[in-house]
Amino acid sequence: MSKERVAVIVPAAGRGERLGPGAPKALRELGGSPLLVHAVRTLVATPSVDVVVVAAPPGPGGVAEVQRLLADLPGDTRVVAGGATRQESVALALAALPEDCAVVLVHDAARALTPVDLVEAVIAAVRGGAGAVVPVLPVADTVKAVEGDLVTATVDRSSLRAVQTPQGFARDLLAKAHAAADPDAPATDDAGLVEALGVPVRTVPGHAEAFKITTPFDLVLAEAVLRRRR
Ligand SMILES: Nc1ccn([C@@H]2O[C@H](COP(=O)(O)OP(=O)(O)OP(=O)(O)O)[C@@H](O)[C@H]2O)c(=O)n1
Ligand SMILES: C[C@](O)(CO)[C@H](O)COP(=O)(O)O
Repeated sequence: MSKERVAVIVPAAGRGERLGPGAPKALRELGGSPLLVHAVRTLVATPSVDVVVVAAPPGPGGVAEVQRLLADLPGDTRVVAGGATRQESVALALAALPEDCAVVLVHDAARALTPVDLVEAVIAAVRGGAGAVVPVLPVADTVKAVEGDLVTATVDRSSLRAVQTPQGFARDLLAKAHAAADPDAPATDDAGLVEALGVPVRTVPGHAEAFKITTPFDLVLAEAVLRRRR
């Protein structure tokens, strides 16, 4: 593949239960802007990205609120209503992509501080011929299997990787993977759906700052990363 147009889907419809009570996570503030705005700002500043499609929190006002938040950003940004699971949110955005985008990335709004270089690296790997690409990091801790409060085994972590987003795909492959997916047993990531088809998924090195803001501590960490950047 060489210069196909690139769309990025940003699922942003999650509630953020692990972050605690409040607005949907993508709309919570980090350094004065919602997490989603940080994430989309990076995407529209990525030279190889042509279109961004956000899956907004479902329910009254979700789409309009996200459209308002993104109105001042440059580039082609579009908004659809998200679904009950991440997989459903991605599928709804996939159905709304412009016809002419042959490369599709799927990126979490919750990975608000992901650097442009990582987005470009994923796009380059897909354009270079990989059907599916995930950024990965080695697992830093020793990993144990447990039953209740008892350790049953120490897992060999040499072949384990923690997986980030954006994940990149040839559009036809991602569409096929979603068409084959079971909505009642949703996958936690899109590459998982491609794996289920038996198609290889390639890895590229991830980035520490592409971490997912999941818990209140992650938000503290994100504030620190942002302060250092500014
Ligand atoms: N129904 C859903 C659930 C999740 N997401 C999005 O998927 C990304 C990764 O999900 P996660 O970080 O787990 O977010 P939440 O589901 O919001 O978190 P929690 O499980 O703590 O509620 C987030 O950007 C989230 O908004 C989505 O678009 N639609
Ligand atoms: C897509 C993802 O961010 C890759 O690490 C992750 O799988 C989302 O999972 P979660 O269970 O919704 O946090």
